[in-house]
Amino acid sequence: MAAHNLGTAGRKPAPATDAFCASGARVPGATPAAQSGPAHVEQPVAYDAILLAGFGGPEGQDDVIPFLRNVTGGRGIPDERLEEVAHHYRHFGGISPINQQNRDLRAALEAELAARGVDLPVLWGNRNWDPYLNDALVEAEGRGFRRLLTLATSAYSSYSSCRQYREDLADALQDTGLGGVIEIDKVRQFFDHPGFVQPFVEGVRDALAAYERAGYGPGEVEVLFATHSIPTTDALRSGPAVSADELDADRGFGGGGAYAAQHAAVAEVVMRDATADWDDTYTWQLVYQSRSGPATQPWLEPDVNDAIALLPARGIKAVVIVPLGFMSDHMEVLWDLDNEAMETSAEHGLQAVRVPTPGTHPAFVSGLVDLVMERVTGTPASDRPAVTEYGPWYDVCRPGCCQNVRRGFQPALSGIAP
Ligand SMILES: CC1=C(CCC(=O)O)c2cc3nc(cc4[nH]c(cc5[nH]c(cc1n2)c(C)c5CCC(=O)O)c(CCC(=O)O)c4C)C(CCC(=O)O)=C3C
Ligand SMILES: [Fe+2]
Repeated sequence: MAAHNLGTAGRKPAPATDAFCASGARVPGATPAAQSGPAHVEQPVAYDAILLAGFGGPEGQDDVIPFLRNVTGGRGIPDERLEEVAHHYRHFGGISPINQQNRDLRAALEAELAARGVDLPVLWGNRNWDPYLNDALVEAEGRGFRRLLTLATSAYSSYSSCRQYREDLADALQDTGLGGVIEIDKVRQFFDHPGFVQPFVEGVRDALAAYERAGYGPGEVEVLFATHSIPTTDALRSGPAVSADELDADRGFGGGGAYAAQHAAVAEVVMRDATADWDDTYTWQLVYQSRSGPATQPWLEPDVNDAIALLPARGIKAVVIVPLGFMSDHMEVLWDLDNEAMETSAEHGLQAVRVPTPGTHPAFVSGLVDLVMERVTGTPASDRPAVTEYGPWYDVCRPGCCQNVRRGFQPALSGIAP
C-alpha cells in the first residue's frame, strides 16, 4: 500500500504523591516501584454496573451558551470562536444529536449484554451536559452499585480524549461525596480494538467501490482520515510519560505524540483491510478539524479544508472523508465535515463522500461489550484483540499520562498518579 501520511484516581482528589493500584485502590506510601503498577488488570473483577461516559451536548436553544461555558470554562477559547460554534448548534435548533446517540448506544449495549446473558446495568452520564456524571453516580449509589466500569465515548490518547474524562470522573466522585463509597475503573483506550475499526473498514470499502463504479479509480481518489485537532503541546504529552516527572520527554511517538501515532496506525490498518480486494493502491492522509484555540497557539495540522484545497493539483477528483476520531455523527461531524468539508470539496471541483461513524454498528457495540468482558473475566493482555502495534492499550494509565500543562496536575481515576 503506497500510503502517505502527510499530516503526519483517586476516589477523592488525592495529593500527587498518592499511588493507585490496578483497581484504583489507594496505596498509601507506596514505593516508586509500586507506583509503576500493572498496566493491565488480569484478574476478574465483579462489577455492579457499566458507566457510559459521554461528552454531552445541548438539547435546546437555551442550553447552547451554558453548554459552551461548561466545555470551555477557563480554557482560553476566544469569544469569536464560541460565537461561531454557537451558530453551528443554533443552525440545528440548539440541539446536538450526541445525547440521543448515546441513548441509542446505551440501549444497544443493554440489548447486547442481555443477549449474552450478562447482568450488568448501563448507567449514562456526561462530562458537559445533563445527565451529568454526578447524576449517574447518585443513581448508582441509590441502586446499591459500588463498583463501576466506565466506557467513555472516546477512543484515543490525549488530554481531551483520555485524561479529561478521568479527571471529570474524579471530580464527580468528590462533588457527590461518594469517594469512599463507589469505586470506578475504566476500560482501555480502544482506538485499535477491531470492533471500533470494523465500521470504518466497511465504510471506506463501500465508498471506494462506489467511486470505482462511477469511474474514479486509484490515483483519482484520496482517503482523508479526519480527527479533532488538539494543541501540539497536548499532542506531545498524549500517552504515557517516560517517567512521572518527565512530562516533556520524547515519548517515542513522533511529532504528534501518541494521539497522532495511534490515528495513523489505525488509518493504515483501515486502508489495508478496505482495499484488500484491489490490486491498485489508494493514497490517504491524516487531517485535522475543529481547531478552536487562539491563532497564536499551534494545533495539529493540516486542517481538512486546507488539505482538500491541495488535491486537484495532484490530479485527485474524489475524496473519501473518514471521521476516524469520532464515535457518532455529532456536531463536529455534521458541521465541520458534512457541511464545511463538503462545501470545500465542491468549491475545488471534487466529489466527496463521508463514511459513517461507528454509532450503533453491531461490531462496535459487540466490541464495547468485549472490552467490558475482558475486565470482568480478567483476560490476559496477550489474549486481548488489537489491530495495531500499540495495543492492547493500558487499563491503568501510566504516571504522567495525557497531562495538560495549562491545567497542571489534577487528580484522575483509572491511572497511576500523578
Ligand atoms: C480530542 C477531542 C475530541 C474527541 C474525543 C471525544 O469525543 O471526547 C472532542 C470531541 C468533542 N468535542 C465536542 C464539542 C466541543 N469541543 C470544544 C473544544 C475542544 N475540543 C477539543 C478536543 C476534542 N473534542 C479541544 C482540545 C477543545 C478546545 C477546548 C478544550 O481544551 O477543551 C468545544 C468548544 C468550542 C470549540 O472551540 O469548538 C465544543 C463545543 C463534542 C460534542 C459535539 C456535539 O455537541 O455534538 C465532542 C464529541
Ligand atoms: Fe471538542
